[in-house]
Amino acid sequence: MKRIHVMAAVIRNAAGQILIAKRPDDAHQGGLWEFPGGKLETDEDRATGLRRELLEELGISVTQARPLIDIRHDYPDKSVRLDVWLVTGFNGEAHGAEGQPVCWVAPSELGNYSFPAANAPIVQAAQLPERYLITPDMADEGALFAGLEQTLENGIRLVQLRQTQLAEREYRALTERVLARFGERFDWLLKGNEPPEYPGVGWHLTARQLHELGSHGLPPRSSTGWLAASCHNAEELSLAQQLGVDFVTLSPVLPTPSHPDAAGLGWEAAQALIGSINKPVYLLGGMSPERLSEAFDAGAQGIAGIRGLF
Ligand SMILES: Nc1nc2c([nH]c(=O)n2[C@H]2C[C@H](O)[C@@H](COP(=O)(O)OP(=O)(O)OP(=O)(O)O)O2)c(=O)[nH]1
Ligand SMILES: [Mg+2]
Repeated sequence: MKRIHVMAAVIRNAAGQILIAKRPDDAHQGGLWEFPGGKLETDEDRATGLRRELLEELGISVTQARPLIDIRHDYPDKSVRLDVWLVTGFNGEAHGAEGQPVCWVAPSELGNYSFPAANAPIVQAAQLPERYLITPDMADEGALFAGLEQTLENGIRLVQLRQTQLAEREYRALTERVLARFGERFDWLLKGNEPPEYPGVGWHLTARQLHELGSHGLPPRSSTGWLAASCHNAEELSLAQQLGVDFVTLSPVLPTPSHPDAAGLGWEAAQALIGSINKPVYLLGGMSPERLSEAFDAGAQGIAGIRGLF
């Protein structure tokens, strides 16, 4: 079946809300909510196709957009590539120019709407930020807390609590203190052999856990937090996708001080690997905020980092 290339938009307004529209009942995947957009025309470039669709469907002129996530999905009757961009600037008042209902919703409310099956990773990408901080190992807890206060001021919201120097018991004790002080202010992901039981706190799996769980499946999780995994190659990405994680890190993209002997995948290989799965991917290894636009061009959700973000 020939794959149809669809340009679609996660449109975010100044209040942080996202625009969704309802597909006509008689359309493919009719009656479900969607991110506005439509088929790319022959010989049309992606940005032009996106602009044309949003003008036709919503009456807005896009002034700022960049790639967000690129999905390939096979419906029984249709194969689509959903080439989704994040639109953060536009002129005009968005309205259903083809008579379709539209509404602005908070990212956390997207889960209350029914979307086509292909859209699950788009909803996750719309809810996830551009930067994912992994805490550096720090023996000095005061310095770790001061660093976290600083990263809050820098606008970072998603954090993995990693402290490889701590034994499991010490890590658990530190977790209690970190959550008591910062619990509400960040979206946390924890490491460990068991899924965290704190409400809303996520779990970040190592590549080794991915291989182990691959044959058993996930243990039951009581928490609704994010589920993520560390991946380094195509096999691990595909394991992560099969297990149903929400997002992954892919590393190392560039050589880093912490792994000076690892060559790094390089941008081209990273881009090809990102294209092989339907999940938001944070690039890790040698990343800093100056690399964000390269990461977006490679199809990534954004960057993850230890020293580069702390
Ligand atoms: N725009 C959009 N399409 C989606 C989403 N999710 C999803 O599976 N699709 C599928 C449904 C359709 O098969 C295809 C989009 O085609 P479309 O019907 O919007 O195409 P179009 O706007 O160009 O309209 P037309 O040519 O049919 O008049 O992609 C989504 O979130 N947004
Ligand atoms: Mg359309």
